[in-house]
Amino acid sequence: MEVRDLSLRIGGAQILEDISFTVPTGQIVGVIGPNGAGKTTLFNLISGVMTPSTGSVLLGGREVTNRSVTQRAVAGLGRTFQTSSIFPALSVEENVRLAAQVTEGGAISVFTFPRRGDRASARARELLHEVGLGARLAHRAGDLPHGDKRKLEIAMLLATDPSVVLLDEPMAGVASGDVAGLTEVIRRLHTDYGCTVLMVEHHMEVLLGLVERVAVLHFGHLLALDTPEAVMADPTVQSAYLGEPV
Ligand SMILES: Nc1ncnc2c1ncn2[C@@H]1O[C@H](COP(=O)(O)OP(=O)(O)OP(=O)(O)O)[C@@H](O)[C@H]1O
Repeated sequence: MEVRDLSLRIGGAQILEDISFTVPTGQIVGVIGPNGAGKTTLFNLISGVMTPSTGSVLLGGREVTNRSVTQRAVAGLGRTFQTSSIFPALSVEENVRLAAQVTEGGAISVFTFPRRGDRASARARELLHEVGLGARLAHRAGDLPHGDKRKLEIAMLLATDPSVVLLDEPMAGVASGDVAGLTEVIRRLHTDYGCTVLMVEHHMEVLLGLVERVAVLHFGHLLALDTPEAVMADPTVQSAYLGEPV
């Protein structure tokens, strides 16, 4: 996944300016920056929710800048959002089955009853076991604790067979007791499923333990892109992101 000279101007405001970086296939890269730095906007540009003023987005070496969200999803891009995107009234299994139906190429319908043998249901159950929700298949999704909702979203994402995954603050609102389990699920996106991962995360301990490199955004600029150790030791990052040298 690559972005080249990506800029977004809205009215008189320069939201992002000349952002260029590459996430090599199979790598996991974090994005940090103070509130309002442009992290979610960057994800919106990469996923096609917003169109850049200038610059380009490439997936697997192919330019997708003018492609729709759906076309990018078909090209292998998956995304989770800061706020939950599950169907709360449906069961855990039904949520993943709907996502799997997209990949299986069949009609997407909550009105078809899951049958033991159908491929989308089998895939849903398999993925839910993988993310540790195997015992909660019949639970109403809206009743799950926050950490389990995030795991459910990751199972839904995996059901679409993504090659590049954008995770927007996966630890937001997750109880401290659930952080380790969810961290492991994210690690496996990368190690077991070979996904290329770009993740925004404010929980620094989690982020620095997971990622190979960190991109630092500050007022719409890319301030640094380096290993977690180098980024944390960078005085410019310290003063910009943490307020003062530590
Ligand atoms: N559609 C829009 N119109 C005008 N300004 C916008 C728009 N979208 C975002 N912004 C502004 O762009 C800046 C970057 O916002 P963005 O949500 O990307 O930041 P962020 O780094 O994700 O912040 P947070 O950590 O709080 O989620 C902010 O100043 C925001 O107010």
